[in-house]
Amino acid sequence: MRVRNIPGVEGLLLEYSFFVSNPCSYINKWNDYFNNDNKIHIELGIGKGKFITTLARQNKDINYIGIEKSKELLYKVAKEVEGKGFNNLCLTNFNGEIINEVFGEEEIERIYLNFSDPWPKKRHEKRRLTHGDFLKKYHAILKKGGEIHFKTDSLELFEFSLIQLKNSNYIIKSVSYDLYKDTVNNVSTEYEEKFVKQGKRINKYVAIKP
Ligand SMILES: C[S@@+](CC[C@H](N)C(=O)[O-])C[C@H]1O[C@@H](n2cnc3c(N)ncnc32)[C@H](O)[C@@H]1O
Repeated sequence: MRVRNIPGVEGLLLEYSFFVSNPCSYINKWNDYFNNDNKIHIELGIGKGKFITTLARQNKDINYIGIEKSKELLYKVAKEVEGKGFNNLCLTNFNGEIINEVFGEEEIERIYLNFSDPWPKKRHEKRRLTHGDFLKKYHAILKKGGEIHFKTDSLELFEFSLIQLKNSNYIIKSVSYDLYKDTVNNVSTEYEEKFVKQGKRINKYVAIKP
């Protein structure tokens, strides 16, 4: 997703109380951040944020952390979130590569990966957020029984991701090659809405850390 550079965006983000500028300092202390013992769900690559803000509105007893590597996109989401009175949502800016520096062992209950960049070239496959190297990182931060929920329109990425999953230490809970046929309860994302309008099928897996 291309977004125009916003001068001083870092400073603009700092104005928002729900923006966490120093995520590494909360490692093993995210429940203290939220001041409760509720489960923590994260989304890596929130884009324009519709998915995570919808879930945070629907599920007040779950803490949500929205992660996005683009400060510009995060600023757009922050403007939307401001004044909505969310106590269970924060936004933070880092590259998923360092996820193990931000979250401690077994700190997280669920990870959402929605329409992650497909990185179609073979030489870039390690950048795919569903690559085995990322799955290992997620494994460390997930609680036992914790889940990864992954959606994509890209069949190539989906099949690659399923192979990565089968070679990793997870149990596959569900697989759909046509989410809109198989499920009624689905919260959509901005990318998803675009792809569905184009008539594309949506793929989804749910994997469990045993
Ligand atoms: C294709 S967009 C999808 C956005 C949103 N999830 C949706 O479905 O509408 C992928 C998003 O993930 C973010 N992203 C990609 N790689 C990332 C990484 N390694 N760490 C954090 N965010 C990342 C991108 O900046 C972009 O906003």
